[in-house]
Amino acid sequence: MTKLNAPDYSLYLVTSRELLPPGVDFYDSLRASLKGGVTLVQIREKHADNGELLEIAEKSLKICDEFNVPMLINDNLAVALALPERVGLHIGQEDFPVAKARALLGPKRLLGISVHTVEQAAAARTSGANYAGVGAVYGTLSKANVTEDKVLGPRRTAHVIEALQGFPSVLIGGINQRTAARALFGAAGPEHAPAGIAVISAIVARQDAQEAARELKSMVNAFLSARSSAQKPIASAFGLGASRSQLKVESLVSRSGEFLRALREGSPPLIQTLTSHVSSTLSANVTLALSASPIMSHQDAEADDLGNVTGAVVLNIGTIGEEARRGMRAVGSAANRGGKPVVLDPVGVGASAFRRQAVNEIMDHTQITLLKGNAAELGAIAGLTEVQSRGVDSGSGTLRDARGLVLSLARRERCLVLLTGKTDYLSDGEVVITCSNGHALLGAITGSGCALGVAVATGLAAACLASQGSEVKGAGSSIVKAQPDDLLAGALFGILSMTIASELAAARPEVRGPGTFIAALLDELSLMTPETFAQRAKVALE
Ligand SMILES: Nc1ncnc2c1ncn2[C@@H]1O[C@H](COP(=O)(O)OP(=O)(O)OP(=O)(O)O)[C@@H](O)[C@H]1O
Ligand SMILES: Cc1ncsc1CCO
Repeated sequence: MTKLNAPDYSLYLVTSRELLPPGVDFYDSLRASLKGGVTLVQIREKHADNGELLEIAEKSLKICDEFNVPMLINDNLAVALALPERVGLHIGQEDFPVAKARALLGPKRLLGISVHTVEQAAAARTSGANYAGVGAVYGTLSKANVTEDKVLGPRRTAHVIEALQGFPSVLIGGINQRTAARALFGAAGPEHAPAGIAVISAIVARQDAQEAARELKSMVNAFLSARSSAQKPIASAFGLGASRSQLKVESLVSRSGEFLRALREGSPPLIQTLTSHVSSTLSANVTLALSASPIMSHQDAEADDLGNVTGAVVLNIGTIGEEARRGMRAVGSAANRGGKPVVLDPVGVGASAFRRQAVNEIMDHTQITLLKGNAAELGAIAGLTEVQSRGVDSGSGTLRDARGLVLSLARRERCLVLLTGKTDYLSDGEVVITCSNGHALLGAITGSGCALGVAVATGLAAACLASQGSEVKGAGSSIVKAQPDDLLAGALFGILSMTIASELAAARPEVRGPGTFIAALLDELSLMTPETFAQRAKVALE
């Protein structure tokens, strides 16, 4: 029997008759959703008067009882009090004072409060409520009053969750099968995580409420088990423990060589790249030279189909327009749902407000696996003022604390971070790896950074393929299913491929400048071997 005031919050259904598909009965839909795995039900019927609400609640309670699932009433204390003590109440900030509600409800009933800010979170902890509904994580159709400024996005939601300090919370607002993974992983901090998701239309508006609930339940369960199987969570991107002290540069380099061998010998993973028209051809050719298969599509209409077969995704904002923006939304969500790595290349993000907005939007809807940029780009995302961005190709910025930047960004965004330049810095929020391979001619051609992003995505795809079938340890806050050290090795694969190939290409007698260099670079990439990695890598663990 579920404890009345400590229920299972993982999949919380909020009802709304208006959203039912034509011909679908309210109670049939409720029963189906409970069969699909709903663990908590809130009756929220804004257009019902007290009498009607009571009738709906009484009938619903019988169904919830069959599944031993607790039920709450939205906002209506009188109706809640008219029902048995096992029925709870959920109230908003503007509804009834929560302490008063608790006094009237008595100590036993489940009581929830909506929380939108860090200040409200702090107050909720001692208010007498049992849990907080935190949001709106995304914009929502079911609450017309949720304006853009009330949408928190997963990153601001994470601050609220942190302020709740372990007080139970469920995410609410625009959570559906597309957004649930990013919302959960994005809102989870190193210490505290949401206990579940609350959904309305993602279940109620579906003909197949049972299947809709089942899909969502499996996503929440995957998240919760990833959190609990992680070793003691610490303030790092992947929540790893002391095992990292054993990390060796040689083994990372040799592991990236194994990925190259696997790519050469196995079937090529599909790398879906949404990129600028400037760098598209070079990036596609780099993908081919590394024995992967490129597809340069940014159509949202095919995101789901491609998502089933892609090995990794690159989102590059180089010449982003409205179509690509829509495409990135769909492709990013599909990748998150499928556990596929996503590389974000925020080209020229410091150069305009438009680019900043595009990057924020992407990072709000998609959990990025690796964020790659030059000093100006990553400096802009981190909010540094010491590096200025004038265009899309400015790799020249120097940073006082490159190491600190990649570490803190990786922790903040819960992803790998790769800072490119003469020396490349790679971090997962816990360790920092530097690579000083490369040739200045890479800075003399356009799109070398973009192509590097694609090479890194290829390595991450290989890392995921290598982890298939084995138990993934310690990936407590990562959507992607690969060993965390393998993700570092996968990123390193991309860096070593491009930089070592550039050195070998520049040394070729026929190379006389940027034009001949591009051709030689592709040749050297296609000839690259694991042995060359081992011989030439200039990699250090900082
Ligand atoms: N002067 C240099 N010496 C050695 N390697 C370099 C140099 N400049 C760039 N690189 C290498 O080139 C690759 C691309 O990095 P860079 O910082 O130039 O990207 P970017 O500015 O995003 O490029 P683009 O905008 O043209 O795509 C990195 O792997 C980096 O190591
Ligand atoms: C030159 C250029 N303009 C937009 S994207 C791009 C390629 C460098 O990233």
